[in-house]
Formats: sequence, C-alpha cells, structure tokens
Amino acid sequence: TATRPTQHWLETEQRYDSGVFNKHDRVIVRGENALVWDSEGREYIDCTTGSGVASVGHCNPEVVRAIQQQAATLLTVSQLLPNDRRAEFLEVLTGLLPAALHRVFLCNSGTEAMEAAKKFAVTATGRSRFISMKRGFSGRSLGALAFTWEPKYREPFQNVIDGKNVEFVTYGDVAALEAAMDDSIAAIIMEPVQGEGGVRPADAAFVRAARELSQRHGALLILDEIQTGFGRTGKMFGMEHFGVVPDGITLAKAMAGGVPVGAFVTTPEVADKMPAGGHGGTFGGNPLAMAAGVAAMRFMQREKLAEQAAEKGEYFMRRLREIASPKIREVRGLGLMIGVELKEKSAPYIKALEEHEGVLALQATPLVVRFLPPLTISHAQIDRVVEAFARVLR
Ligand SMILES: Cc1[nH+]cc(COP(=O)(O)O)c(CN[C@@H](CCC(=O)O)C(=O)O)c1O
Repeated sequence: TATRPTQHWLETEQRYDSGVFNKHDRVIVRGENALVWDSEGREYIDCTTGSGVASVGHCNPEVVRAIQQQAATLLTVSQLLPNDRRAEFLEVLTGLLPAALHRVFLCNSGTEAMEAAKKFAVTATGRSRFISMKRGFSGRSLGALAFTWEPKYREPFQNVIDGKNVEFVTYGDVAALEAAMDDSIAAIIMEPVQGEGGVRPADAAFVRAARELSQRHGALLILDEIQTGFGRTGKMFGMEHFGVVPDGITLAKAMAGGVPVGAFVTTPEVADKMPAGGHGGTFGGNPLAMAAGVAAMRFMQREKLAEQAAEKGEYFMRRLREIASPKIREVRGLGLMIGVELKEKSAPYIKALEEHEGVLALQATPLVVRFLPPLTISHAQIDRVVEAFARVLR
C-alpha cells in the first residue's frame, strides 16, 4: 500500500486513542538496533526503547527469526497443555537465576507479574499487608497500583484500591523499614533501582536490611526487576549488585526482545502454598513470546550484554558528568539505566532532543531525563547522545 501521509497516522491515532497518553507529533515506523525512523524518514538514536524493552536492539535478527518460525508453527496454546517452546524458555530463564528461584508464573506484562506476586505472597503467608517504597512504581492496575507511590497515579482510584493494606516507606531508610515491619506483613516490595521514580539505585545496606527483616518476621522479600532485569544495570539482574536472593522477583520488559511477556519467579516454598487453579491467565506462556524470549536471552548471554552495559554505562555517565552545565544537579544510575536530574523541568530538554537532535529520551519524575538505550548501543552513538544533550542544555 502507498505510504499514507504522516498527518493521516497522527490524526487517526489521536482520534481513536483513549487519551491517556500525551502523544508526541511524530510517527515511529521502523527500528533497527539502536535506531528508529519516523514516517518522514528522520533517524533517531533510541534511548527510550519502549521504556526499557528493546535491550537486545530493535528487530534483533535472532529474535525476528525465532518469531517468524514460531508464528508459522504455533501461536497460542493454553498453559494447561505443555509446549516445547515454553519448556525451553523456563529452562533458559531459570538457568540465569539463583537456584532457589525456579518456579515461574508466566504472564504478559510487568503489571500482571506484580499482581501475581501479590497473590502468591498472600497465599504463602496468610497475610494481607504489604510494605512498598515511596517513589516506587509497580504498574497501573488496581492491584499493582496499590504498590505504586506517585499520588497522581494512585489517588484518583484510592477508594477502589484496598489502600489500607500497603504502607509506604522511604526508599533507603533502614530505621523506617524496621519500624514498619511486623508479623502482619506478607511482603516487602522494592525495585533494585527505582526507574519511574527517578533512576535511584538502592544502597546495599538497605536491600540487605530488607532481606534480614523479612526473614525475621516471616515475610517475603519481592524484588521488582521489571526494568532492572536482563543486563540493564550491568549485571544480569539488579539483585546481583546487592548479594541478596529474594523470595520472588517480577520480570517483563526486555525478557522477550520486544514481545509482551511477564513472569513472577519464586521458590518452591512460596509456589507450593498457592492452591492449584488459584491464579491463571489466557496468553501467559504463549509459544510466540516463549520463542522470542529464548532467542533474546541466548543473545544476551552470548554477547555478554550485562558486562557490555556495565562498561558502556560507566562510559556514558562519565561523558555526561563531563558536561559543564549549571542546569545539571546529578548524573546517576547503574549500568545503562541512567538518569540526569536537572535543576529545572526536564520535559523541554527531552522535547528538544527529539525535535532538533535525533535523540529519544524518557522522563522519570519532572526533573529527571532518563536514558534507557539498547544494551547494544555503540560508543559512537553514546558520544552523539552526550554531545546532543550538551547542546540542548545550552
Ligand atoms: C519497575 C516497574 N514495575 C512495573 C512496571 C509495570 O510494567 P508494565 O505493566 O509492563 O507497564 C514498570 C513499567 N514502567 C514503565 C511504564 C510506566 C507507566 O506506565 O507510565 C516506565 O518506567 O516507563 C516498571 O518500570
């Protein structure tokens, strides 16, 4: 079909969209590795990657090939019926994790993984209260939203969230965590690095205190690795920076190279407390996502993407810190999960990067520019992003 004018795509999406997204004024139509192109043929270095999904690069050839083959073989089958691709996925995924974490509930998004984690924590402990983190983000559904801090996301729905059962603690404040903990808590929920909350790495003492306190009180420690997982922080999983093995982790985003997927991974002790049929879902573990996931995870391992992210992240942050701009308050992050906190609103600079510099970046709270590039980004592309950022800050 002849390509339709950009205006047609913009107007059509605007006309029929629910209105929840503040739509930009360009139509992204193609991606390859660290680059995407819009319908006018403009090229961008993509440091949004669909909010941390395209870690193995857009249209990774091995993921594409796996999708093509599986699409022509079997797209969907109930999880009541075992499938070869799903078995392979579970073997590859659990091979990347600590031995204790080898029981997996499969789903299609981070939110669904958080919802599952919540239910498994309730059945494993018989308790219904949780501790979550101020500035934490766990998703938008009413179940996951209860763990999400941002009042503008949560307050409009407060009367339909069972809000009395979540206590928010200041991320990093061991004393506050200790004071909040008691034997009524089912689980402590936290991200190894807060993403949406402004790219804030946890400190090891806090994560270790959470591990110790949860054990002391018979509660679970659940780490939300939806954004930090799969090499993003310079280790395969964020928890590895802290030498802590939680009772469960939630995964999604980059796990299947761009195909929607989610998982809650836990121990047999927790999994065996969930009654058969106690949770479920239609698309979880579908062969297409499983095939894509196997290809993506094998690529990450073979290309040592976690190590690449560690080295490139150091380089990226060092170059950002060399920008002598009075507008920068702090450059922070772990691996290629990077945030630059400005002394003023970040949105205009993100817009300028997009409009004038051919760079796509994310926001994470009003003052922070968040860079989540593919882990396959080149040093030359990192240089171009840094130089572009220095220009828009002038
Ligand atoms: C840590 C974390 N936990 C859970 C979720 C929910 O996953 P999902 O249901 O697949 O979206 C996200 C998405 N965070 C991205 C989206 C935020 C938003 O909805 O707005 C992000 O950080 O941009 C996370 O970053």
